[in-house]
Amino acid sequence: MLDTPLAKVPTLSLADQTRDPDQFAADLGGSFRRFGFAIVADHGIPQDLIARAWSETEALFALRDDEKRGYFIDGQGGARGYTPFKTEIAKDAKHVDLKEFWHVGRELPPGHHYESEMPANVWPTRPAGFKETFLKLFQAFDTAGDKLLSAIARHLDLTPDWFDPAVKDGNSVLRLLHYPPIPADAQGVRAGAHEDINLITLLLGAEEAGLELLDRDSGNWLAIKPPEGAMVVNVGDMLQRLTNHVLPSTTHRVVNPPPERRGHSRYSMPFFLHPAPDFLIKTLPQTITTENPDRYPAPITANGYLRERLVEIGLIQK
Ligand SMILES: O=C(O)CCC(=O)C(=O)O
Ligand SMILES: [Fe+2]
Repeated sequence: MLDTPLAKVPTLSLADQTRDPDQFAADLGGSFRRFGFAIVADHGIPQDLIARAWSETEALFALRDDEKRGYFIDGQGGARGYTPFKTEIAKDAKHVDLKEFWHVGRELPPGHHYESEMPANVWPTRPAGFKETFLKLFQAFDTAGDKLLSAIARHLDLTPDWFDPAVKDGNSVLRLLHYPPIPADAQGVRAGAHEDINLITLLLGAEEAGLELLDRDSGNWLAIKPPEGAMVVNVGDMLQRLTNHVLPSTTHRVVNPPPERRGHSRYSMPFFLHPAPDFLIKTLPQTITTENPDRYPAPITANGYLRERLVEIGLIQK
């Protein structure tokens, strides 16, 4: 039997959206339906801002362990600030993930009605400029996310601004990830197989190998190799649920490097785009057919759903 070549996630250009929004929506939707993933170049986040963010991320994780642990907030499920190495575990996994991370959330004005679900940010005293850089980057991800959501809305025959009220003051989280060098006797992997909880994820940094998706057609793990500076975008469980699995949330993982790269850290920055906490995830009627009946007759709020999932991955207790 002939070996079929491995499928490849296509690279799209977000700059094409301005020229032909319907074509861009069709391409993004096609890639999502096939893989649950897309690679997006020309995403509009300034390269100098990204370069600053990488160098401050490295400086942050290079701080002494006790200093970093000073930014760990007990009982908050890692929602903001620092989460130490070997804390998070993928659902049903045997070993904890070989990673540490930092979470930046949305800044809300004092007294905002989402304050109880969206805790205030924590800022490290070093490296200098960290707060300014990451507030800017959060905003830039928000803008790129809005453009991608308008393409998704078009693809689903919704008005292009359909997601605007759903994500206004949304509970998105920017995660700075550090996967330290891997000792030869390491147990477990950098990030165990999982699906993301949110609507969509926008990820920078996957040029350093390791990210793989589980291809639903072939059952193979496919390595994702974006061109320099491009973004990896994937569908999360909330969008999968909203679209009755028309847009699938695809299992992915970060595997350990080959021996010659074991001594190197890997850094990445996923932006988990969430709706507002009280957004009701209710199956879109146009995704319900006789062949694909409503899988979720009972709607759930975004916040209710998030809390269920954080318990499963060991970040909060019931
Ligand atoms: O680091 C990566 O490339 C992916 C990270 C990821 O999948 C996650 O944090 O949910
Ligand atoms: Fe993920």
